[in-house]
Amino acid sequence: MTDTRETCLAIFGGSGIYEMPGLTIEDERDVETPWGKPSAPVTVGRLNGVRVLFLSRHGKGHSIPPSDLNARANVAAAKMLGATDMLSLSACGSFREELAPGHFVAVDQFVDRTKGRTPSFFETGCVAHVSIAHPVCSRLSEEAAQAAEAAGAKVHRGGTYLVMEGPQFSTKAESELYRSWGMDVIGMTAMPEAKLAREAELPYAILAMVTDYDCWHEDNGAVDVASVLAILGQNRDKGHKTVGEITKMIGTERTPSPDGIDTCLDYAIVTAPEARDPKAVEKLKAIAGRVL
Ligand SMILES: CSC[C@H]1O[C@H](OP(=O)(O)O)[C@H](O)[C@@H]1O
Ligand SMILES: Nc1ncnc2[nH]cnc12
Repeated sequence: MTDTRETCLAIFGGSGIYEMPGLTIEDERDVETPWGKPSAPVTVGRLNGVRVLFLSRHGKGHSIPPSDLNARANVAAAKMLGATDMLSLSACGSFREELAPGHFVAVDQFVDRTKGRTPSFFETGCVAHVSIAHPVCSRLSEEAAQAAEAAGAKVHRGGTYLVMEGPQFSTKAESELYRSWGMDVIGMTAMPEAKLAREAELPYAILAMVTDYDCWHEDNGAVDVASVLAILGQNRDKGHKTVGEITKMIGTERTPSPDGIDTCLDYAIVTAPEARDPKAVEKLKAIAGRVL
């Protein structure tokens, strides 16, 4: 028996990606999750026949800074609305000459340097440890890379995204340090989002759209918001087209991620059933109902 269900692709639009043109909108859902409200109402619709959920990560008018994003509510809202997969479109700085502004990077690793964000749905009363050794879904990431190419973008496959706390950009010393560590790109939002997507058994991929060389590059000044938004303005269309292309590619009939992400909670919860706090379990049903 083949295990198929209908595809439902959640798109988290970051800086500069505040809407999804071409989407046949069916609903705007004001979702209340056990962790509060997501950044904005979620747009529910179809693109090329595929069910798509769109969330503007920073909310209406880009009013929520990275440190205040309620990533748990954002990911939970997607899960509660039936997402099967999740793709982030994010702006990022580059640590390599060849990852030039305007290029897209299909990131496959992260170094999490955020501070004070809540990184898990699981907490006292129901503890779980999922693996994030391979934090992105290999299939979705490759599909996203191919879709971005079809949309006309120059795409680099693989790369490590350093997630900083922000909201200030890095000092030159930090930028040099991250380069010496072999980091490829930098941003402020992919964590804990990617960790939470894994806990919700949602295959996650991210296309990081390079907007700047942070502040290490001799021939370029230090990054500022104006330059980020200018590059995003030139590449926004490619981001939008990428989503159209990926919906054509993935189609409506979905099989589970080849990486086992759809069932990663099978052996992750360590709290004995009799020791679980019923209140914690009740909340967790929103994202882990399959195993609770
Ligand atoms: C507006 S520049 C800094 C801002 O842009 C990126 O956001 P997102 O990942 O949502 O596109 C970066 O992480 C910062 O939050
Ligand atoms: N250089 C940079 N650092 C952090 N976040 C970014 N988003 C876009 N460019 C960035």
